[in-house]
Amino acid sequence: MTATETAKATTADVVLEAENLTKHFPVRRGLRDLFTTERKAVHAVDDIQLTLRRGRVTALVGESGSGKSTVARLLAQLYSRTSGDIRLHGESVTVHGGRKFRAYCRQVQMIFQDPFASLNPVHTVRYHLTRALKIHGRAGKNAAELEENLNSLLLRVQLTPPERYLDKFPHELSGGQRQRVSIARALGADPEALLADEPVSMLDVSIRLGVLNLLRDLKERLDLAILYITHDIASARYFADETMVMYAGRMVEGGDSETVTQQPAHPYTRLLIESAPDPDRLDRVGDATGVGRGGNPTDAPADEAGGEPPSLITPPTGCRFHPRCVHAMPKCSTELPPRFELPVIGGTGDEGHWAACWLYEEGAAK
Ligand SMILES: Nc1ncnc2c1ncn2[C@@H]1O[C@H](COP(=O)(O)OP(=O)(O)OP(=O)(O)O)[C@@H](O)[C@H]1O
Repeated sequence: MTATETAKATTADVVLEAENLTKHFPVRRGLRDLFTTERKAVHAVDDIQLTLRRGRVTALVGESGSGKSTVARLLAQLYSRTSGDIRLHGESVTVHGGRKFRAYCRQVQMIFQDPFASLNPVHTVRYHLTRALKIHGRAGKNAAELEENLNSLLLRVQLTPPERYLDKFPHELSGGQRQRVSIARALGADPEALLADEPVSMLDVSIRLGVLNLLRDLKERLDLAILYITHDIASARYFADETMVMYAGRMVEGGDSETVTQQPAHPYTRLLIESAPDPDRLDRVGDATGVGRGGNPTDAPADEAGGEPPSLITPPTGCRFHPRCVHAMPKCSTELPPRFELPVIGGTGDEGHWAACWLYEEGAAK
């Protein structure tokens, strides 16, 4: 395949794109604000660029409050955006309501963190799935076809035999089974993209892998584009093809998961990884020479940045991580770093590796 053909194939695979996606939540004015005209807002998400491709899982990783769920809710059209663009198959989605909007809501489905909260406790599995099929016009022409469609949804999420689960209420199911029902309900719409917001974080550790494996199986069999939101970067390496890292509302690093998790470039990604032990990496992280990627001093493995995430009402200028960063330079507090492309050393994927960090500006720290 020529380079042009590869580029065309990749463009054809793009399902959902976000460009400069921004969400600021206005803060309610208090008594002290009566004498000022300044409008305060939580800068939850700023300038997010994201591409979801058919048959690929993209992980969005970051600590609590970094804006991951807001990105998912913006993509699911649950929040209106402050600015930026969302495109499905290259077409901008701008208005709420109407045929185009309904088609978007069918094609982009969300799976929430807590399957107990997202399923109605007074209704059975049959009710939840029938409703999803009916809303999306996929219930079939008669009762027999509906039954067949219900069974095939449950089979798809490996709840077998289906008749054992159809008339159960949510409280009669385990956490893993409930999450499978939520996934089946999302599949009832026959979507092209799934937005999975921490889909396993509320499940017992022993069943998390099963649900992630199910999502991976669906990605492969149904060619779904999946956004996997997590604070657990180790699971992103296992499950996602591509990993994007968010800090305080901005994306700071991205690339194929193997590269981002094994050769993290941004000091924040390094901090995240050092707080999540991974046996495969221990030999390198503990390396006393302090020389890693590219052999420069910025590669010291221990980024012992302390501190707390910043206030998103008055986020730090420049790089939002600079107050916590052990490598911060004067420029980091004044100028927002752009994405710097990085060489992929032994990476497995075709995603470029980049970091929004001044350490990777040509000539810096070398
Ligand atoms: N409806 C809202 N109104 C005001 N602020 C909000 C709202 N929703 C989220 N925020 C703020 O936006 C920021 C990002 O929140 P978000 O839930 O997207 O982060 P997150 O990375 O998903 O965190 P978590 O993993 O804890 O869910 C936080 O500071 C949060 O307080």
